[in-house]
Amino acid sequence: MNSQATSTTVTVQPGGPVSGTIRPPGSKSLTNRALLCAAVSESPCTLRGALRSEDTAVMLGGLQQLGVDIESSDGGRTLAVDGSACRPQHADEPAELYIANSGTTVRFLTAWLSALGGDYRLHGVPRMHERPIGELLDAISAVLDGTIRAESPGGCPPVRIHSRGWRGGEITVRGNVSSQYLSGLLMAAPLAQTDVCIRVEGALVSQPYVQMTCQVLRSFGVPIEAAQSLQQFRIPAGSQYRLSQYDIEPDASAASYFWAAAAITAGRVRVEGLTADALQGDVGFVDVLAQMGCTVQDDGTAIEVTGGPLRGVDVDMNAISDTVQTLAVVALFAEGPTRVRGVAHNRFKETDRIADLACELRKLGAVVSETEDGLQIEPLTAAQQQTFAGARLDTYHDHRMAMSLSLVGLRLSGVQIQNPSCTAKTYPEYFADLESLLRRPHHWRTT
Ligand SMILES: O=C(O)C1=C[C@@H](OP(=O)(O)O)[C@@H](O)[C@H](O)C1
Ligand SMILES: C=C(OP(=O)(O)O)C(=O)O
Repeated sequence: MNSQATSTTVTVQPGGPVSGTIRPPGSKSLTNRALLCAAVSESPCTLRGALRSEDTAVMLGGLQQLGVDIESSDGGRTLAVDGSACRPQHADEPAELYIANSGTTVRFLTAWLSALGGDYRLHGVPRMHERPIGELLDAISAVLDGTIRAESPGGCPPVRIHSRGWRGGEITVRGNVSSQYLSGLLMAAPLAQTDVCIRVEGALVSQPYVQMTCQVLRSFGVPIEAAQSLQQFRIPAGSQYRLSQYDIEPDASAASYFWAAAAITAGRVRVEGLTADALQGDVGFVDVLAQMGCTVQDDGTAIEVTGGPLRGVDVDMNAISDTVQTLAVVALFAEGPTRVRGVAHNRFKETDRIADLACELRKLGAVVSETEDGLQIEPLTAAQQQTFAGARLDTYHDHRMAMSLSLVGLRLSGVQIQNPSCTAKTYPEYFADLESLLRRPHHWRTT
């Protein structure tokens, strides 16, 4: 499904402090890693708490095209994966895999399919064909028995793979644009004929996601060796994936919207199933809220955020870049400016999440300055908030733009969010869940 075509807007209306408890759906990142690992597990593996969304549907659909049997129950939250019939696809015409705008799916599947062997072409929506993947293809070429190339200018998908598998050996990869290249290589490496050693050249962004990859691999029994610096890895030849059940945490990036709702309304929101021990680095978003003046309580089963007077912060969000848009909305209602640094890689996501974010914040009246690797946001003054006359905000087919910007409506009347259904990428039920937390209807409008 392409969630880009719709003519609906949604408006969330202010209504005082937001208080309640919520459990967001399963983590996108864990679901897509676990699906891939389960597909090559020696015996069937059941995933519990999985996410059902566009990004996971394209991963799941790709695996099914290879013959992986996936039975879904409990509304898609339980997935019984049996990869025993999974076969490399060799034919005159390559197997066409549609990956929408899912970065995890295209980067993980590119590495994994090239290691499995076969003939494939991975293509997505127009924005996907502008998102870089060339450095991953260069890295794979070092161990590939076959050819791999990008079809769009600048080394972007579609990706064409013609492979007889990976020989194994030494791989060097760059990690300053996306950590997903490295995660993809790590998950593919057990399929190689000999040991695989991976070295990261230069800086590595989004490091918690690489730690997550290592933890998922270890849960599946793969004896990966990782240097503490996350610059060197070794995956021994003959490593087997083996696990019968894997439980997926709720999505921490999705949770950020509910914690932010508490922060900006002086409310209290408890997100169940996430604690500081979560595999997802984005739980660290609550530490930023604490720095801004919120009270954060972690009781070992949930994290609760209580909002209070907010102050601006200066923060490096390299490790938790998916929560930059959430923070930007909180910053509008703080005392003093907020500076976000270290997120140049946000320009390569569903949209340019620095320039386009700044553009939408300015439509609200905020003074925003953009830097190469982040932005500075001046909060809205009391006078600006009192005289606010409404705004119609674009979402750029970016689920996080829709989810974060909708929260402005909890404080200001008349904020229309265009194309809200783009949340389907990772959270189709977002507005319904927000509504249940608010215990009042938001307004849907067809324009
Ligand atoms: O590995 C993952 O699951 C992800 C890594 C991050 O991407 P980058 O490494 O490109 O920053 C993040 O933004 C994305 O939503 C999920
Ligand atoms: C950047 C994101 O996704 P991906 O890179 O997996 O498309 C995201 O979910 O915010």
